[in-house]
Amino acid sequence: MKRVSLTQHLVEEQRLHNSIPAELRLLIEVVARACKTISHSVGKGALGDILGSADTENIQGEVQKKLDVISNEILLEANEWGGHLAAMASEEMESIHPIPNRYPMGEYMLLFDPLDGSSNIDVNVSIGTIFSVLKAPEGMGTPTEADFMQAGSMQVAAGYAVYGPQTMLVLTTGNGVNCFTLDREMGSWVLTQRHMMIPEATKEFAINMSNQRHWHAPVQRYVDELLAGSTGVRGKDFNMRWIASMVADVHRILNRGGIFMYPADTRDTSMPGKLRLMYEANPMAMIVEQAGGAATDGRTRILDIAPHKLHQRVPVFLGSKSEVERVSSYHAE
Ligand SMILES: O=P(O)(O)OC[C@H]1O[C@](O)(COP(=O)(O)O)[C@@H](O)[C@@H]1O
Ligand SMILES: [Mg+2]
Ligand SMILES: [Mg+2]
Repeated sequence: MKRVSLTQHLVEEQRLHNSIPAELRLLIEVVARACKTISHSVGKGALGDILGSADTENIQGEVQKKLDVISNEILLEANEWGGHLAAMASEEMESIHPIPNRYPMGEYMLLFDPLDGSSNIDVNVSIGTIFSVLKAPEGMGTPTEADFMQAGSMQVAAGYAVYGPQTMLVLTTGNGVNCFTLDREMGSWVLTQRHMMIPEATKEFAINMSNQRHWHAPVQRYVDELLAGSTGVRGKDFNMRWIASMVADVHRILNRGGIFMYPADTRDTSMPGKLRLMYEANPMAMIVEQAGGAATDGRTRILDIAPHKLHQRVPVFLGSKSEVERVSSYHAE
């Protein structure tokens, strides 16, 4: 097999689709390099003093793990110097991070969930990094949070790295989804899957069942029908998987189909769901749609949601199109 590196692939995509200017390519390469550094830290585990709590809280009131903080710093440092950026925003930081002393101002804005699946860090289960790239608005002055308030459909690139048995980078710039595997000996990203497409036929669903008693009626109905299997209206049995790292659950769905759900529930109406629109739902929705799947909040296409704040949360239903359409139709009834 001819080895195609990340850089070669991006240059080729620019030639074919004219969708990756050199500045965007460099930005993606810097993010990929930062993910490589995070992957090295993850691989060290206890030997690298990366496990356990940092004894601090992020803006969402969640206790930060050491690796949440380390990954955030790695991404900030790499992109402050390397990318063509005007500003960054992170799940782990209260407010945006404008790039200091940059003239002319960079033309992109980067958002990230530096470490996704934090509860899995200390138990050696797959975790990841999720990122999203927006264009800086024309004529932007000093970057503000308002500049980031763009719908997901405005993303020019989105991706995630998954730190599992293999480290992989899954990327879209709007012309399909491609997957790169980190060659740990050579330190390079090698293209290993072109044009990933989510299989339509599925018998798998992913949801945290421990929240069942709190769900709203449409989700209760949809999951009840899945659980009834061949004895119910679906006429076939379904299997369940829940890794509790969105990157790992989405990666499985990209490869073998299925639906991922993190619904809103009856507990706290000020907190619609757990996942964050800007750092988790939007980039994953772009990837899933580019792979032929669908992503909604139950009523609205995720990529059409107009954000009103940086750390906004949304319910998420994504994966194989017909399943997402079915659960969305139950919300409409
Ligand atoms: O622990 P729960 O409620 O099952 O939630 C799991 C979900 O939370 C997340 O870990 C949230 O991401 P963070 O680790 O970035 O906060 C998702 O990756 C995952 O799907
Ligand atoms: Mg996350
Ligand atoms: Mg996180």
